[in-house]
Amino acid sequence: MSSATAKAMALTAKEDKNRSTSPLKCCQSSTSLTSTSNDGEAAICEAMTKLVVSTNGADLLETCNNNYRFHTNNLEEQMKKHVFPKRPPADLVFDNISYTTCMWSMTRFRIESKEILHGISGKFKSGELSAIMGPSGAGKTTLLNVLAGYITRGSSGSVLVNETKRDQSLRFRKLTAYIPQDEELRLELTAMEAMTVATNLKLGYTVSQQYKIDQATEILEMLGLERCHNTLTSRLSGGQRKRLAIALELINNPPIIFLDEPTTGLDSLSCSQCVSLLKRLAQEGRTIICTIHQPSALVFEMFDKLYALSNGNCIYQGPIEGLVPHLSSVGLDCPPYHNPADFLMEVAIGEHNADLEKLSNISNVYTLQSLQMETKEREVLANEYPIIDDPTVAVAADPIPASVLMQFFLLYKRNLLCARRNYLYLFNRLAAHIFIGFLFGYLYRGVGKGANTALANYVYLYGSLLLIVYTGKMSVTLSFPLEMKILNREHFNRWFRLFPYILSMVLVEIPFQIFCTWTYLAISYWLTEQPVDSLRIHIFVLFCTLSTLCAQSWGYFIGATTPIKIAVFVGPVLACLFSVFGFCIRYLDTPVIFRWMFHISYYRAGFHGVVYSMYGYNRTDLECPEELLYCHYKHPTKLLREMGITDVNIYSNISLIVVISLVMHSLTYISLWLKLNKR
Ligand SMILES: Nc1ncnc2c1ncn2[C@@H]1O[C@H](COP(=O)(O)OP(=O)(O)OP(=O)(O)O)[C@@H](O)[C@H]1O
Repeated sequence: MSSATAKAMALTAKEDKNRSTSPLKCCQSSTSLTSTSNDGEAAICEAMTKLVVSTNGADLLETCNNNYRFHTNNLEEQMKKHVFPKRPPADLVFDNISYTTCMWSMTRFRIESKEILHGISGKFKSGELSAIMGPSGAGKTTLLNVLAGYITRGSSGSVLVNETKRDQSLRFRKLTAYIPQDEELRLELTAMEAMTVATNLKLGYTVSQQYKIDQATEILEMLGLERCHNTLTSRLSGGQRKRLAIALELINNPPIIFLDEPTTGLDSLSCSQCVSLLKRLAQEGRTIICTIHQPSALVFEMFDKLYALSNGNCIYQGPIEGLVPHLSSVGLDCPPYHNPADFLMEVAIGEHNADLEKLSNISNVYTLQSLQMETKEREVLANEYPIIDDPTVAVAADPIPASVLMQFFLLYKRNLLCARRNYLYLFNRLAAHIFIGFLFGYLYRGVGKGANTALANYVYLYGSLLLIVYTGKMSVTLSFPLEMKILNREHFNRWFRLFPYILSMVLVEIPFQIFCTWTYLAISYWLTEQPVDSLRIHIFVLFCTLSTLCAQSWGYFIGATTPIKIAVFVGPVLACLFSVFGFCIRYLDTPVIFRWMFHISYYRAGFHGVVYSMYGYNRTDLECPEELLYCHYKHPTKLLREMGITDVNIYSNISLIVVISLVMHSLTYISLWLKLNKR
């Protein structure tokens, strides 16, 4: 064990002993409450019972108390069963943190900057459950994001982890887990499946499968989700989903956990359960920091430390039990039977004639003094208790995650499972291809063989290619916008690298799109009576398949780079635009300044390949009905000549489509990488 670790542990132990009085003095008038949270709870319940008894609500409240105690005790018992390997404690100190955003002002037509956090400092210690509180818009989420490293652009100041400056390196990211407010989870997986994938990804294959199963089972049990193993995430309640989101991040046992509003949307019981779970995790030596909105007095008391914000300034930081006396010392007395958390909110928005500037200045002085005191205390401790490495204290090493190849297999399996559970979507896609195959086949029936229907066949070929280009592109355009929140969380919490993620996604989608395309082609090709010639069929299918996959690569790129509202129309607009060149307009008729589009249009390359496969390669004369005296396109080369498709180089067309597909996939990767890494 390193000396810094041992010092930090010694300091934490000392601080634990000093944990003090209940924050709810104001609720109790002059009655003083004892120090621990359980005693505090008992006292609150007692006080509330007295209050409600006087209004004839005793029975109701007693039942409520018993329910609450039953559930929280149950949860605590479950948690006590599971003990994580000990990780070194990690204290977080931040100094002079400012955050400024730049936005385009629609009214002033210029970029305007806005400072959201104004040089705030503080400390969050291991073993403590800390709350960042403040009114809406005070900057809670922003502070949490800056501390977690979730946003870095626009922020200044320093964040130290165990006295070492935190950067974006993996070394520091390994210490933290971040759970955003909208705990986006994969709804198609059951709780246990989600845990299994996360366990395999995070713990890799250096530990036994049995260990991972035990770990996943125990964490679920610890979080009160043992009955939800086989429940689909989509069917979990809000509170259960929050707990599952926490469970997923507990697998690699990070010493610092950031949670953005973990109690939002929960009823009071789930809220208490969630906070008591966090408390217990903190008591095991972790640093738990969460933003929270107006907690009940009961929940508020469970926190160890409070960091209160108002308009991006800190107005109080310190133990929860110190809040009321502190406010009282500046003339802000919390009324009897008033929730101190509510009182703090009122103060933070300037009610009770609160002087926020004064509070902020006092807090700054306090922060400075407490940091100085701690440095001294640390020095004294180091002299009093010389640091000796204790071999009996096992400090768990960082788990070794799955290799990139294994990440790919695990993600591929997960995507396949999700796709299988989403069978209605897949069925609809396939059904649409079958339906349109029959519709087009019926509308253009028999056009493939006749000389008099060559133009109709030309339109059928164009329409078919346009259809599979559209379906290929649009089926994936929304995949990233809808996935982005989950991807952000999982990637930020180091579940996997980006490359295996994208590869697994693309390789699940490609076979299905090919299957849909071939189904459509088989039906419509047969009904339109195209030539039954193996070479032609192979080239025709090859160009159609390459075109739909190239469109898919465009779809991924558009989805990864544009907001959802723009993505849904950019895809079709681009498909239409590129389809014009080669079908509606010939190369020679195209204005010179637009001819480059001819060369880069994968649609043009695909379409020319498809038409050539039908009418090129020395196809014999087309059938001309006896009743007609003249068939203009009896010789297939005539159609090719008139459409400007005579000198088609199949290989260069194939190369163009393949190169464009690879370029678009690479651009998708780069843009996603930038989004995920340059925050
Ligand atoms: N990227 C951004 N661009 C512009 N303004 C921003 C941006 N991010 C945050 N803000 C502004 O900063 C302020 C603080 O936002 P933040 O989300 O941190 O508040 P909060 O205290 O978490 O609020 P809530 O409790 O309502 O979630 C808000 O006024 C918000 O509009």
